[in-house]
Amino acid sequence: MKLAGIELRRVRMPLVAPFRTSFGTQTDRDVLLLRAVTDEAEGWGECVAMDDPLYSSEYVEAVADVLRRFLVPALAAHAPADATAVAPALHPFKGHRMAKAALETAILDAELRAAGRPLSRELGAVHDRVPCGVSVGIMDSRAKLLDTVDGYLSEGYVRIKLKIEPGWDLAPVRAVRERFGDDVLLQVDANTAYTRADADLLAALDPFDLLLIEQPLDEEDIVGHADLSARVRTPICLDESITSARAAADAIRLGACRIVNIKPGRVGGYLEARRIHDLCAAHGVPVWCGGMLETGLGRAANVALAALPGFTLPGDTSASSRYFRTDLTEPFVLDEGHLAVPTGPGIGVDPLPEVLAEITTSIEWLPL
Ligand SMILES: O=C(O)CCC(=O)N[C@@H](C(=O)O)c1ccccc1
Repeated sequence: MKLAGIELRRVRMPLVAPFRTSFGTQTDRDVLLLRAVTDEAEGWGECVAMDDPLYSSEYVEAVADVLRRFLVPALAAHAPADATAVAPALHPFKGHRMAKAALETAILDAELRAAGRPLSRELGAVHDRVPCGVSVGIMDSRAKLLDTVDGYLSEGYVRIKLKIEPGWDLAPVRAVRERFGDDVLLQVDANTAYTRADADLLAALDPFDLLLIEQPLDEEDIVGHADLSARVRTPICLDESITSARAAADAIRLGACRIVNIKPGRVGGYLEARRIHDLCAAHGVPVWCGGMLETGLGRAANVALAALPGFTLPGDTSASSRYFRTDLTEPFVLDEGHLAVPTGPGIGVDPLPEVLAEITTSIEWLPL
């Protein structure tokens, strides 16, 4: 397969409602899409970087810059024969995992479309549908929170994740438990908002029988998470800290986490995501697929990944309507709390041309 070039396409999609986390509130998504053009097929990669470096150090403008100046020229020099050669070609450049992930994914999608192979089969999926959780932002009131959770449970979501931060943690968790009972699968996500001094506060969540507490401490504080794991009964799950299979191995060995949230964009792509899945399975560590408010393109690939055997916890693979009134692809629709794994070649979905044209804000062609 010969790569002719990469199209960088920025699209802007409004969210159906503001989404508030411990690091800010989002009202729309400014997404960078990559389209890999080869002599045999084209492929799509969605970059999960946000507008600003608040979830991680990457942000959309920086991704476009590093692709334009370093990563795409490196591919021109190395002429990777297939997607497995992309990461080695990009290895000299430090970090920028979200940029690398989008590039590898676009090339992997093109390769698989040319071969007529679904991404799910390529990765080792064993399910044809996956159970779906939903992420609930920080709200202005407990009443609004309970109405929102009620709506999602009515839609069929099988697991609720509450965003928390200091001042919005015990009370919303208690309110959800009191209103919906102990059987609802419930977890919380702090996005690094707490410190080691908050151990007793986080331990106060133990009576609520949560599935996990996600990323309570700073992404670099692995030892802090290990100390916390010894004081808090609820399993600690890491997200921002797990940037690679090596990072996962170290965190598990140090006892910093008992569960891992795998996000392909955070770790450099779906091939590294599979390596993390395999490593966690070898250690008996459950994994689930995180989300970054992806359009249907990234959502399709995440659902394929979530169908691997080690993904034993519902992920943030919600329906398109959780975030978008109109998705970029045919919408993902919840069916009895599950999403069907795409069966077409590659990621198995395509942008709807009229939607893509409408939401595109810029196009840039990077020839090889
Ligand atoms: O369902 C989704 O796609 C979003 C799930 C979610 O809560 N993502 C969080 C996270 O920290 O995991 C996030 C939100 C906004 C930006 C980055 C990350």
